[in-house]
Amino acid sequence: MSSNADSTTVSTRSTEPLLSVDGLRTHIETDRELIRAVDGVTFDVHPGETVCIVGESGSGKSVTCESLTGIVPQPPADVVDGRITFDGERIDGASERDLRSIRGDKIAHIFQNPQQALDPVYTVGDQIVEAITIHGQASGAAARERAISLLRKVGIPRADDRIDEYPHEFSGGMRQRVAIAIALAADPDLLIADEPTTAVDVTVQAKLIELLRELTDDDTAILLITHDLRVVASLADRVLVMYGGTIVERGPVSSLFSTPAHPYTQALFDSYDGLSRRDDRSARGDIPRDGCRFRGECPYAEPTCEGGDQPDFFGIDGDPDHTVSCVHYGPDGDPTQVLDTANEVHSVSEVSR
Ligand SMILES: Nc1ncnc2c1ncn2[C@@H]1O[C@H](COP(=O)(O)OP(=O)(O)OP(=O)(O)O)[C@@H](O)[C@H]1O
Ligand code: NI
Repeated sequence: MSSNADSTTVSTRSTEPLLSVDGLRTHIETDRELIRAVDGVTFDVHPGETVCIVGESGSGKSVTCESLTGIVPQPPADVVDGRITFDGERIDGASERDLRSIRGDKIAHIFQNPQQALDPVYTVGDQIVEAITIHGQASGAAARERAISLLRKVGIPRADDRIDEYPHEFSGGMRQRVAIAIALAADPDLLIADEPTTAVDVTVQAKLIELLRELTDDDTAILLITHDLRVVASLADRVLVMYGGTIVERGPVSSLFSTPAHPYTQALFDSYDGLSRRDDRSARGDIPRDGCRFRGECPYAEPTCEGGDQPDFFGIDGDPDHTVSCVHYGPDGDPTQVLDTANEVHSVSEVSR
């Protein structure tokens, strides 16, 4: 009976996550200390969805994403814990061989610096064709045709000529478009983009964001790291806010921008001045390793914020998908004060202008 119900509920199946991350922990061993770069991170990405990760520099955004497909350099990093399920299969602990076949095939990465994806000694066409061929999408003339159409799709003018040029013949913004074309060559289910617009100038940034926006209309799910809240406002379906290796708040973009509930999210949004700047953590001292990581900087910190695991996630009124890891929202807390502040924080309409 119950199995029958399961197999007939199409809506249940379509909301099955594409990527499911549960309790991810990645440590980094340096000469001086053991950094808990990712310290118990849990989130899902659904098919076709765009999820943005925001948070100050060093909060663990990149290490989180790089831990998923094993591209985080190990050592010094060590993925010590966590269950990662992709497309119904566990991929944590997968062999390097399996992970390599997942990367670029089902999960593609785009980096801040397109050089990471491009080989200077091959034409861009050769590189896109190779990506297409490896993943068995097409071969020979058909692969070349598909490469040209991918270059057009990412907005490279005169694609049928430029396909035979080398990476150095392209500008920075165009190189990033080529890197995106390579990432798309395998028709991945998930695109992980780590600050893909940071290394290019502002006008090019806007165009790349426009391109990403077009891609968000496709079936491809996107996990996007960005410091730019305007990008979040225009692209995200859901947002994850990270602080000190933990997610402190998560929710649909509209709810999270209208009611930034966690005191850290409030501080992050409030200090946002329209620039995708990086704040300097070193000026503000160490982050606690237990309890609420933000308590040292939090105007509402109480003794209950200390010790143990990070606070549980509590729902924000009116939206069950919007949750916050903060004791003030728990059964023994009083969120009134914090929520009052939420109303005074820059709204998304301000930042997205
Ligand atoms: N190779 C490494 N060696 C030593 N420490 C590292 C290394 N990579 C990351 N870390 C540390 O791990 C923590 C998380 O880094 P991560 O790169 O994930 O931050 P981030 O949120 O992506 O920051 P940014 O916004 O600056 O990209 C930081 O304290 C960082 O210094
Ligand atoms: Ni990063």
